[in-house]
This record gives sequence, structure tokens and C-alpha cells, in this order.
Amino acid sequence: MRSRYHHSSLLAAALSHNIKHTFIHYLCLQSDLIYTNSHNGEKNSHRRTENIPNLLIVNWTQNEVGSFPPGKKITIVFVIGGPGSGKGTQCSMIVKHFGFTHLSAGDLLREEAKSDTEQGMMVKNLMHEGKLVPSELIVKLLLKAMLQSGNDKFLVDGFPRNEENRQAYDKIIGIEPELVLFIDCSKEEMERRILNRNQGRDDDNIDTVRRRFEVFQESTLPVVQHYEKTGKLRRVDGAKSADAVFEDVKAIFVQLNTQANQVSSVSRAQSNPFKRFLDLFCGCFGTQEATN
Ligand SMILES: Nc1ncnc2c1ncn2[C@@H]1O[C@H](COP(=O)(O)OP(=O)(O)OP(=O)(O)O)[C@@H](O)[C@H]1O
Ligand SMILES: O=c1ccn([C@@H]2O[C@H](COP(=O)(O)O)[C@@H](O)[C@H]2O)c(=O)[nH]1
Repeated sequence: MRSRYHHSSLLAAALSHNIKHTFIHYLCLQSDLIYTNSHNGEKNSHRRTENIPNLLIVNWTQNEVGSFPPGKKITIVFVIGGPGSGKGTQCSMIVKHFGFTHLSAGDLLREEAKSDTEQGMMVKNLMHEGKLVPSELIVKLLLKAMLQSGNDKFLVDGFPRNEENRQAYDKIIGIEPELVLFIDCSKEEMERRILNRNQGRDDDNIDTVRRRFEVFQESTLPVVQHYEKTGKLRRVDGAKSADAVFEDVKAIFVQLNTQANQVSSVSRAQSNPFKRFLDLFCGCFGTQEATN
């Protein structure tokens, strides 16, 4: 069993490494099991006791997972909504029409839960209880999946689930989402859909569903409000039929594509030396718009 001393020495060890490549995070733990993922890939997990504080230092290096090549344009869209609101259904339709890679945070964790390790067990237990896994773990799984896909456009389904997730994402991946799609649906309709889903999910039972609704209400809605304030949120009415919801979703993605095309034609023009010379020349004679 590790002591407070162990955690101070972890911090000291992290600080003695190249600080630029070391992430040090303080996790608010939500389960009995806590884990550390050390810079050399060693994974430890411990059962929480009175001796171990609720805040645990977790550190791991960027090299462990990798990063995107500098300067590469990456497009990220978060898709959030309550359990059963239709996130996965809409993501599959978006992928067919708009060429995104669909990364379901829940599916990545379900894969992790299959592994016969302490971390796998921890994930399985948390999901069974309808609780959230530590932020660093899910962000790291997302980054790994993004890098493995080779794509540059990602739909991140079911993330961020709370403010801590959002902040961990900002620190570790740090690519601002282009927009955040929020599928809004009543609790009664979501509950009906989940209990009829029949996909053999361990957490599709009434007790876990109720807990997932609480987490959504208490932790995810503040994230929705955050993105509403920043102007990134696009809300659609999830109570309609899946095809009708997709009509609204499609309009949002068509607009996103249009904006992206405009930005890339402006940047192509700006990187053209002849165009830059002409702009400068015309600017001198007060005809700045001449080359547009
Ligand atoms: N607009 C809709 N109208 C009716 N049923 C729908 C609609 N969208 C999805 N469904 C059905 O509801 C169930 C839940 O949908 P889905 O799995 O896409 O939700 P989700 O938000 O991804 O759920 P979770 O967060 O639990 O993974 C599925 O059985 C799906 O076929
Ligand atoms: O960012 C996340 C996403 C999911 N979880 C856990 O997974 C289950 C199922 O997620 P779905 O998106 O409904 O498939 C969720 O209840 C959490 O336990 C998570 O912890 N963090």
C-alpha cells in the first residue's frame, strides 16, 4: 500500500524529468480503485484507503502516446447528449456523409474493460456503476485512437462528460473543437430507448441508467453551458426520428464544410507570393480589394 510519501516522491520524480514533456495531473477520484501511470509505462493501481488522499498525482509522457505533426490542421467535433439521446446513431450517419472518423469514448472504454488488468477491471467496475473514469485515461485513449486512424477529422462521441474531462483534454490534446453538437432529448424518451436497445450492454439496466442520468445532469450539463457561452454549441432536437434529427445535423456539417473551404482558399491565396505582391502593389495605390 502506498503512502502520502510515495505521492510526494512521484511529484519529485516528475519534476526532475523534462517538465515540457511531463504532464502532471491531479485527479479527483470517483472509485475505490485508483491508479498511476508512470513515465516509463509502468502501471500501478491501488485500493483507496484513509492513508491515500483523494487527489492523486498521475504523470505520463507525451512520448508514451505520441502527438500530431506540428502545423497539421486537425478538425474535431464533440458530440454530447444524455445516455440514449442518439449520439452513436447520428455519428454513424455523419461518417457516411462527411468523412469523419468516429471515436466513441464509451466504445474505447468498453474495449479497455475487456483487458485482464487492474486498469481494465477498474474501467469495467466504474462503467457498471455508471460513473466516469479518470480523465487522463480517456483523453489518452482518444489521442491514441486519433493518431492510429491517420485521419484529420474526428467526431468525438460522448466526451467531454465533465469539466475535469474538458480541462484534461485542453492540457493534453489542446485542439479546440470546431463545434460541439448537443443532442437534446427528454429523460423519458432516452430511458425508453436505452431499455429497448438490446445490445447486451452491461450498463443498460434501470439502476445504472438512473445513475448515468444523474451524472449527465450534474456533470455534463455544465459542459454544455460552457460551450453555449463560447458560441461553439449547436443544439438539435433529439426527440425527432433519427432521419429527421440527421436533417438538422446535416445542415450544421454543411455549414462547417463551407467555412472550412473558405478558410483554406484564403490561406492558399495568402501563401501565393504573386498574390501577396499584387496585394501590396494595389494597397500602395489605395485599391486593396483589386485582387480579391
Ligand atoms: N432519433 C431516434 N429516435 C428513436 N430511436 C433512436 C433515435 N436515435 C437513436 N435511437 C435508438 O435509441 C437507442 C440509443 O441510441 P444511441 O445508441 O445512438 O444513443 P447514444 O446517445 O449513443 O447512447 P449512449 O450514450 O448510451 O451510448 C438505439 O437503440 C437507437 O437505435
Ligand atoms: O468520457 C467518458 C465516456 C464514457 N465513460 C463511461 O462509459 C460509460 C458509457 O458511455 P457511453 O458514451 O454511454 O457509451 C459511461 O456511463 C461512463 O461510465 C466515461 O467514464 N468517460
